[in-house]
Amino acid sequence: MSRLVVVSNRVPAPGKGKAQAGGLAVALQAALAAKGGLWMGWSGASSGARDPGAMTFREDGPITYALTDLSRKDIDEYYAGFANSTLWPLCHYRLDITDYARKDMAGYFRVNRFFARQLAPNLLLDDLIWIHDYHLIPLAAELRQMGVKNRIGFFLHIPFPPPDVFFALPVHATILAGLSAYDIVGFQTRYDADNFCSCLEREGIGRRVSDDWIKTSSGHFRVGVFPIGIDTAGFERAAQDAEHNPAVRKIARSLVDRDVVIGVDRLDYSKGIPQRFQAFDRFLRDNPAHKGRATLLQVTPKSRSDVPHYLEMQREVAELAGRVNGELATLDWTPIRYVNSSIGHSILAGLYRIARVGLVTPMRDGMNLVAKEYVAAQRPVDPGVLVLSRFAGAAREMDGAILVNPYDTEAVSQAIAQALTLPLEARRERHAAMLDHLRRHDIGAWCGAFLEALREGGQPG
Ligand SMILES: O=P(O)(O)OC[C@H]1O[C@H](O[C@H]2O[C@H](CO)[C@@H](O)[C@H](O)[C@H]2O)[C@H](O)[C@@H](O)[C@@H]1O
Ligand SMILES: O=c1ccn([C@@H]2O[C@H](COP(=O)(O)OP(=O)(O)O)[C@@H](O)[C@H]2O)c(=O)[nH]1
Repeated sequence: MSRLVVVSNRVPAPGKGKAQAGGLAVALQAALAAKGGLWMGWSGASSGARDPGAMTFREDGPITYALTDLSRKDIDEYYAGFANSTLWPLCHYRLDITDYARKDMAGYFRVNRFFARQLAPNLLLDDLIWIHDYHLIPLAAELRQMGVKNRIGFFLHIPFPPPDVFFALPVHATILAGLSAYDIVGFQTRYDADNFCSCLEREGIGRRVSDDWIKTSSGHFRVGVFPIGIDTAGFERAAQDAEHNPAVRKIARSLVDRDVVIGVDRLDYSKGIPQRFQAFDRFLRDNPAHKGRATLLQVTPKSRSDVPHYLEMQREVAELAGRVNGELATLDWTPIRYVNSSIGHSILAGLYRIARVGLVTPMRDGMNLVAKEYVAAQRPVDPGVLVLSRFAGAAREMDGAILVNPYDTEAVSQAIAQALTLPLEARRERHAAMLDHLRRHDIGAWCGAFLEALREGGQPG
């Protein structure tokens, strides 16, 4: 059987368990733990002004980690710059804050070339190569130029916007050509795949010859929809175990008699945290019976603090939580408990379980694993209710959720009220359908479906 080689910008520190914020690392950790293989990526560390140097290898169970540092300049231009100040806002439909600098774009291509040079000598002839996310789009083209003939797949974890948004990127054609160098390109939803195909067609780079095949001037490649899942069984178990976890019990005691509404997100403007606080504020004002009873527990680890918009957000969100609490709190009740630290899954699962509502309201999100984790963590006999943004990829699958438009403060406020008063039978019915889906479409199924498509290839229809 061929070896699996996964490449992603973000790689969790080997041996540190699952206390990570960020769905990609959580999901790939679960996928690779089952299949084993080589996982290459950035160590998360800076080599300072020096060149990054050679990769270091570390074995941890079935996974071999191949990690590389990046120089300060690389991190600024490739990660904070082109990846997270250009591609991320662009793909989350935020043209108003999409910055573009040629220097960053050059840094992005330079780091991709560097990754290719590091990876190529470590490849075996029949390795299956699976590259992840917007940081590494040009990697296949770089590897091909170096003579690598292996099958190479790509999965985009974030949304792919429609042509009129994507074409605002000055180098959009180069990025599209980069994606066309893969054997298969996977997306979270059919909408994302369709947007990508429309971009190719409008730019004259490729023509869709069937639902999932694209013809370009140099051949064919495949496009597929592979909605990412979670380790459903693992999460169900973690949530059951958490009932006996002293740390979770202590938090539960501190919330006794409160109706907990939970939000869990990296501190990212795409997650709609200020809009959520406004909706919760509105809910409390419009539903005075819930004052003194409902508490929003918002777990929000800081993220990408090197990027100016993220720093600004840290202040904005903290101020907003302070304002709502200042205006509404009483001596024995705080409406919003806002926590900036990252919480490990064993405790997080317990927090989901004590929450009567999972409030997941991103303005735009590739998938949103938190929505799925919340559902998996519920007690089937007395489950909580998921309130979910229609703009999260997860909304295409979680049909037992109350779907909301996060731009509509009143609608979100009403959805919270509806969720908190939904009768038991309706809650059970909604939850059972979603849990069944999550069990059938877990992380193993996602990984298996993508790798089968990558391995098999197939023929253009
Ligand atoms: O690596 P960071 O810069 O710290 O950011 C964390 C990850 O954020 C994004 O996650 C996406 O992938 C999830 C799993 O498929 C998906 O559910 C979510 O909607 C996406 O936003 C990003 O795409 C990853 O590359 C980052 O590692
Ligand atoms: O304190 C935290 C906050 C988040 N997460 C995890 O980070 C991931 C977030 O993934 P999601 O797809 O929701 O969003 P992303 O951050 O990848 O955009 C989920 O697995 C969460 O359980 C975590 O482990 N601890």
